[in-house]
Amino acid sequence: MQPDYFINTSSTTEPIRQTGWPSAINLWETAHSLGFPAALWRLPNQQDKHMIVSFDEVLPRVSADLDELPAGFLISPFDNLANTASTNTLSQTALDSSARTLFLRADIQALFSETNQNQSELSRLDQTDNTAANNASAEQFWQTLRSQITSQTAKQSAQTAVMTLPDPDAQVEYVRNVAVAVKAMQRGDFRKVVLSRTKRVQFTDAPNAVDLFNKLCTAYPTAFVSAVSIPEKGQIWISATPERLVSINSAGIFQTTSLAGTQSAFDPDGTPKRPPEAMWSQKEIEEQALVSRYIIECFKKIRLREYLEEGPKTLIAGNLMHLSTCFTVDTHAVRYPQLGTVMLRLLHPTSAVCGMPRDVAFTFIGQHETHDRELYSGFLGPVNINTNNEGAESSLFVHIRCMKLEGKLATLYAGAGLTEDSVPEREWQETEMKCQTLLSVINTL
Ligand SMILES: C=C(O[C@@H]1C=C(C(=O)O)C=C[C@H]1O)C(=O)O
Repeated sequence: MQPDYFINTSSTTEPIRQTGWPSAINLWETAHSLGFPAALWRLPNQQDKHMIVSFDEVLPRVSADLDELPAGFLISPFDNLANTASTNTLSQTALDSSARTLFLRADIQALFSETNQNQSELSRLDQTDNTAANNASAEQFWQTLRSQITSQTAKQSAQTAVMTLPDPDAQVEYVRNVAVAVKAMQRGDFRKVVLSRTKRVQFTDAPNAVDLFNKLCTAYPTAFVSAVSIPEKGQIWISATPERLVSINSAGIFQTTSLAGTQSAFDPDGTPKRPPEAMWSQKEIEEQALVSRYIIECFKKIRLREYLEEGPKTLIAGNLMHLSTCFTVDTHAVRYPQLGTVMLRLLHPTSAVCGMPRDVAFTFIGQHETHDRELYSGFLGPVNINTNNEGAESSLFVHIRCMKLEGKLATLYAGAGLTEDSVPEREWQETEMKCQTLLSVINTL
């Protein structure tokens, strides 16, 4: 059966009808070959997959102002204090010279919906802006896309072998840093810090990002799964994160979650554990309570009392389980339309990825981690996207369970929340389990 297409019928998009409907790979490869940034994502518990392409070869750095930005996709580094500096006053313009959040404007927007055969098919393709400034890029895009479709040059998922690059000092170094952090917390310097590490993986052939994205969507239906191509950096970031940072739906409902505490979702014999029967230690309960307290402190700063708090509950995140508390606010009822932007600035980086007190933990991370976190433990997601004509929605997630892909080399990132009760070896094991979320799927490519 022919699906119900909503293809924009402007003169630029019309010729696509004659060549056939593009696949996600066609669109992705077209953007890639032209040096245009692109983002592909699937929201938790949804089937629809979304893609946008931006014509900005160098992405604008913006302050994450959900009330000012047009439709697009935000991706922020961990180190983004510009995002948090001005907490109560919203800047008049989203563009800010000190800002570090990258913004992919949705110049081309595509929606892929699930068919009866469990496949995703294009059901909508729009060029969002027909202004003269965009027309040259748009024409270039549609032309390249047409030849992509007709010549079938889209790379099919080539078989690729994977090898973890040995890093003999990584474990010793991480364990040593954890021990230093534990001592500092026992002295009372701070209460919690999240220390992270990397793991590098070499492919024999550059993996197909769309293929990996699709596999992650299947493996982790409750995660926010994304692939973001940033040509100016020569990077593609791929993730399957369980952690919602800020979302505002079309009815004005704001949500954020506190997520912490980690254990395997399987018994040692491989049987899946039942979430309600999960046992949590005092250390993990406290660690997660600190994240919840941090969120409540942010509400207090803006004198907001009318929030609904649900949890903590055990949440399954692929191969892992976490403790999670969900906070909900009806922004219409409290007459606070900018709550999403204000909370985003107050929350990032939460103590799920940084620590408590935040600034002391941030400094400790800078002094002890030997890698640059870059976009790991920042935040990312669609902003002001109107999919079904129901109104614009924004959904930002904490950028964890992620990797940076540079050609044939992938760098995976994982961190663990530490308190004064942490056992260094166990924290290392936790980061190994977190790397498995992506590795187990990478190994099926
Ligand atoms: C920092 C990460 O995860 C965070 C830390 C957790 C923990 O310390 O238990 C659990 C979930 C996340 O909030 C990561 O996956 O890299």
